[in-house]
Amino acid sequence: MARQAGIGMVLCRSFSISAAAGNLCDKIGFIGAGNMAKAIMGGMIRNGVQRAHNVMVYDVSTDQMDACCKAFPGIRKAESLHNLLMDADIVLLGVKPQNVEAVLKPLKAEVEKMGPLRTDTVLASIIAGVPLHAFQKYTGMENIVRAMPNTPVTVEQGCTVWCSTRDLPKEKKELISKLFSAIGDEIYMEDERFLDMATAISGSGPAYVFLTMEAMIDSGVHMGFPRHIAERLVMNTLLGTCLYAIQSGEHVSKLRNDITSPGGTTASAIYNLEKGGFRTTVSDAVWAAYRRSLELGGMDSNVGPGRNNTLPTFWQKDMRDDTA
Ligand SMILES: O=C(O)[C@@H]1CCC=N1
Repeated sequence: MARQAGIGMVLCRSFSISAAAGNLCDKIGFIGAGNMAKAIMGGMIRNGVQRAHNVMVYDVSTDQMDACCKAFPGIRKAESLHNLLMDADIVLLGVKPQNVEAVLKPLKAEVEKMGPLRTDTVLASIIAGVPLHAFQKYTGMENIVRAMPNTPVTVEQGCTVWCSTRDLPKEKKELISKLFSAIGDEIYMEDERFLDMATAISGSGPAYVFLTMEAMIDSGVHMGFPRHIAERLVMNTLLGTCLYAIQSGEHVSKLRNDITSPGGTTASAIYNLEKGGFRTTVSDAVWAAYRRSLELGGMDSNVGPGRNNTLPTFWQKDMRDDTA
């Protein structure tokens, strides 16, 4: 029931956002002006969670910064990393994992030069794999948030899983929650270890769905459909199926069985998918993403089916949802 209530929130978002809206007041500084940063900025500004003039951006690429300022009139370009760190109450770190070193080093140098940042500044990272303690070590800051959004945040239908350092004040948690709820569903997990798992499911998940879409569209074209019709069929099928699953509240297996008539077309298709190892292929892919996220964070990643540790070592009874 809790699961359905949580999922239902995505659907009701557009209704609840306006009620929950209200300017954060705290100034937000974005380090990195890439797609995810722009998506978060856009959702926040459009939904009135933050006013453009309270948003600033810093990127090593002036072109990226200019594009951002053009897309969201009113936001400010930070003259330097130093200025952004001095001014922002929430610093959102949104660079690609491969650029993390290039950002953390100057950040560390700035902090060393300036002395510790204001103690109430929150550093919120959306970088895959990098753990909370790494940011604490680099910046000496206490208030750190680690979040994993996904690309549907661009259309305010994302799913952001996040955690924080233990002593992040309640009012800061509420601010962060408001920020992420402007771009879709947001789920706070107290235990950071769920972040690597979320990265494998919801963070990378849209790519698995896009690949499935490509395969279905190409099959439609192979059978003879014009591509634009095949795309329309596939996209509406995926969209409708998700909404149906959410709104019906039924277990997805039941909904699948409902379409699978004796001796019918769906049964033939399912037989072939299972013969091709569909479920274990998907499962192996998710485990591979999970291992990669652990690796990026410098953790033991020898986990998963057929590995030394078939389950993560931290997996304890208290983390299991036996009702699932
Ligand atoms: O693959 C990546 O680097 C990121 C992490 C989550 C989605 N994409």
